[in-house]
Amino acid sequence: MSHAFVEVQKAAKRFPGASKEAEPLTVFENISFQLKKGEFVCIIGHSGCGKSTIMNALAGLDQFSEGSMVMENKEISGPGLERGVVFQNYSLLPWLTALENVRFGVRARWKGWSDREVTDHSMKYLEMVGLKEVVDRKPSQLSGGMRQRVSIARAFATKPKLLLLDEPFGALDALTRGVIQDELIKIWSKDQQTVFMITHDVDEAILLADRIFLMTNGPQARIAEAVEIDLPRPRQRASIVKHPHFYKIRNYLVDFLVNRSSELRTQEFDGQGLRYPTPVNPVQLEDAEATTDSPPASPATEPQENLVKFTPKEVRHG
Ligand SMILES: Nc1ncnc2c1ncn2[C@@H]1O[C@H](COP(=O)(O)OP(=O)(O)OP(=O)(O)O)[C@@H](O)[C@H]1O
Repeated sequence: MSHAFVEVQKAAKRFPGASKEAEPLTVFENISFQLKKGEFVCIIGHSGCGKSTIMNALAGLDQFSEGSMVMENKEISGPGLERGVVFQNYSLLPWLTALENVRFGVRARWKGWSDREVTDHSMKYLEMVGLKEVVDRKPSQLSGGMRQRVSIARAFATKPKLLLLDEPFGALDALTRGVIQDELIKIWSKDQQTVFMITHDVDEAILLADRIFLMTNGPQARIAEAVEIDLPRPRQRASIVKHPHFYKIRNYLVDFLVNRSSELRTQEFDGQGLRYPTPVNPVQLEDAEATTDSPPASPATEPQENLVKFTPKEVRHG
């Protein structure tokens, strides 16, 4: 029995080859990780490594070819109201207004609520994302940023225990993105739901996450490291870059994406045992490298909280 809120063990995804003779494609294999309750985890990796596949499996919309996946010790075997998903492309019902879109989710979640209760609750979340004035508009009458805010309001309003965000801000301009990131932080700080989010934006991940999972390039991708973001909360977009740890973390992440995500891909691992991502604290790592020789680390084979937060010394920083 796992103490983690979400536990994925030895997950693999394989697709048959394009022709009869072709080898099957192993997108990723032997992926294991845990999410703690209330944690905000981002996952970063190059296109095609399998991030959306992992997210869709957690949402119950897809299945791993191998491996297990449990939330609060119950197997995830299909979609459920305890898990909410926000995709990049909004996925709102076009014939309903913003308010009706949120009401739709809230009504499904709390079937015994009166109309008044459903509306009041939905309005509260629409107000939180700054859409009080436009709740009667249909999606086609809203900007892309507004539509995405409705999606976020809808997802949070149903208070899922696990919120899955697949590049929710990917299609937005930088300004709108910033505003919605702030709103997301505001709602998350209040409700403390567990969030698992895909992003390609390193700065966004540092702003939002407690930990960042780093995936190696596919095929046969894996989550190599879990980087701890120990910047104090609440975090502000404007001031976070001035924190002395910010660039140490950022450089570490960029170096992974530019160099190590492909270098590590070819690294062989012994056996098929349970292997969690290696916990890393880039700030401690850099400080330790500056003062002493740090011991070589091996990939994690037990839950993260039991491990020293270091990676091999030969890791280079950008
Ligand atoms: N039905 C399928 N048949 C064969 N290969 C597939 C199929 N569906 C997905 N793939 C492959 O699985 C891999 C993982 O796809 P996935 O969308 O999970 O990656 P991703 O990391 O989320 O990428 P991106 O960052 O571009 O969204 C890709 O290489 C993709 O081509």
